[in-house]
Order: sequence, then structure tokens, then C-alpha cells
Amino acid sequence: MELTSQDLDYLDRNLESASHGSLIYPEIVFVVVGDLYVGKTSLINRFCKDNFDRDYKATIGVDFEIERFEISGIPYNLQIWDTAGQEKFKCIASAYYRGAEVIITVFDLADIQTLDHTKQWLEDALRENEPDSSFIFLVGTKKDLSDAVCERTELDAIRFANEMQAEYWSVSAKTGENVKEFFSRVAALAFEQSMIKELEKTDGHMVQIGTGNLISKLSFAFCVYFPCLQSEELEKFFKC
Ligand SMILES: Nc1nc2c(ncn2[C@@H]2O[C@H](COP(=O)(O)OP(=O)(O)OP(=O)(O)O)[C@@H](O)[C@H]2O)c(=O)[nH]1
Repeated sequence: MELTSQDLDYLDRNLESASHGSLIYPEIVFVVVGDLYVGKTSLINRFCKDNFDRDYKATIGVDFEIERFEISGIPYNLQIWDTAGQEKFKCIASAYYRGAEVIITVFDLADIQTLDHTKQWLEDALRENEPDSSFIFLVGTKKDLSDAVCERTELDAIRFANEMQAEYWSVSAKTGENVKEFFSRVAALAFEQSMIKELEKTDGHMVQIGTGNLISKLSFAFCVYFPCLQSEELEKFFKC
């Protein structure tokens, strides 16, 4: 397959902006929803700042964090929207649900009522997005408080996650247990998805770009980080 002039333009533009350090990083948008006090802000703070605050400060409306990550030299931004759980902020927060590639629905393992409310939170977030356009996660927080009640709640949570077609995780922002692992999993899935979308947009031409360095790095990243990627998708990369 020959390089088209469009491919070359695309490459020139990217390389030029990269060499000037002005590359606009692709972004993956996460939205975190759930009742007040379940630990949404604490979860994000543990991941982004590696800290934990015992004192509760309610989120006012929405907050956001940008976390940059790189896979084999390809920079990405995770844009994490932390929404308020308080009812009075719901209409402000819901304005930020649109375009979420990842919806993280959070509940407190020590408070079963917060699990009951997750379906409503998810429904509200999904209403603002195209069907099947977002990855859904159900996250039980405060795992460090684990006792018999939490364990029963967890069994219900696994059932809920199946019904919601969500992936279930339990974490502790206090101890950090599972927090990095959780966000790495979310980022990997979302990154993989965005790469597939890019490929569809460029009709696979990206694989032909330049000397092939980009794609060899990319395919390496895919193999190392995304073992869940289907072989047909990997084949698209190697077709040339
Ligand atoms: N023991 C324990 N406490 C936690 C954990 N995560 C959060 N908390 C505490 O739970 C309280 C509420 O946490 P936040 O992160 O502010 O809750 P939120 O869901 O962001 O609340 P809103 O902003 O009102 O929606 C705080 O006092 C935290 O210290 C955890 O993993 N373990």
C-alpha cells in the first residue's frame, strides 16, 4: 500500500507539532458519580496525588483532575470529572456527563443504600451519552472497613455489576488498595478503544506512517499493555 498525500500531511502535522512540544494530547474523559460521602474525591485524590484526607469536604458541583500518562512514548491525558453527590448539585453535575468515555459509579461498601442508588446514577449518566459509547465500572469504596456487612454488600454489588454490564472493583482510598490497579485497567481499556476509533477514522492508514517507528512502538504497546485486544484488531496494525 502506497502512502497517500493525506497520510504524509497527517504525519507532517503531527511530527511538526511534536517537535515543537505543542502536541495536543488526546484525552480520555472519565466521569465519577455516586452518593455523597461515598469517597469519590478520595479515590481520585489517592490516584492523582497519592494522598488521603480523613476530613470530609463536600464537592461543590464538579471538580476535575487531569492526569497525564504515556504508553511507549505516546502521551495521553485522563480527564477525570469528580461530581458532587449532594442532590442540590445534581443538575450542575449532570451537565458534565456528556461525552464520558468511562462512567465510574461509586458506592460505599459499608452503606448498602449507596449501592441501591448506583442504578439511578448510572441511568442519569447514560442518558447523556450515546448508547454503548462508554465503559461502565461499579466501584465499592472503603474496603479497609471490611466486615461481615461489607462482604454481604459485595455479593449484591457483583450481581448489580452484571445487571449494569459493568466491571466490578473494590478499593480503599485510605490504604491505596487496588486504586492504581483499577485506574490502570480503566485507562488501558479506554486507550485501546480510542486507538481503535482513530484507526477507523484513518482507515488503517496510520499504520503506514513514516519509517514505521510509530507503529512498531504502538503495536508493542498494544501487546504489552492490552493483552485483551482481539487478534483481528492487532492484525489491522500489521496488515501493511
Ligand atoms: N475508611 C475510609 N474512609 C474513606 C475512604 N474513602 C473516603 N473516605 C472518607 O469518606 C468521607 C467522604 O469522602 P469523599 O471522598 O469526600 O466523598 P465524596 O463521594 O467525594 O463526597 P461528595 O463530594 O459529597 O459527593 C471522607 O471523610 C473520607 O475521608 C476509604 O477508602 N476508607
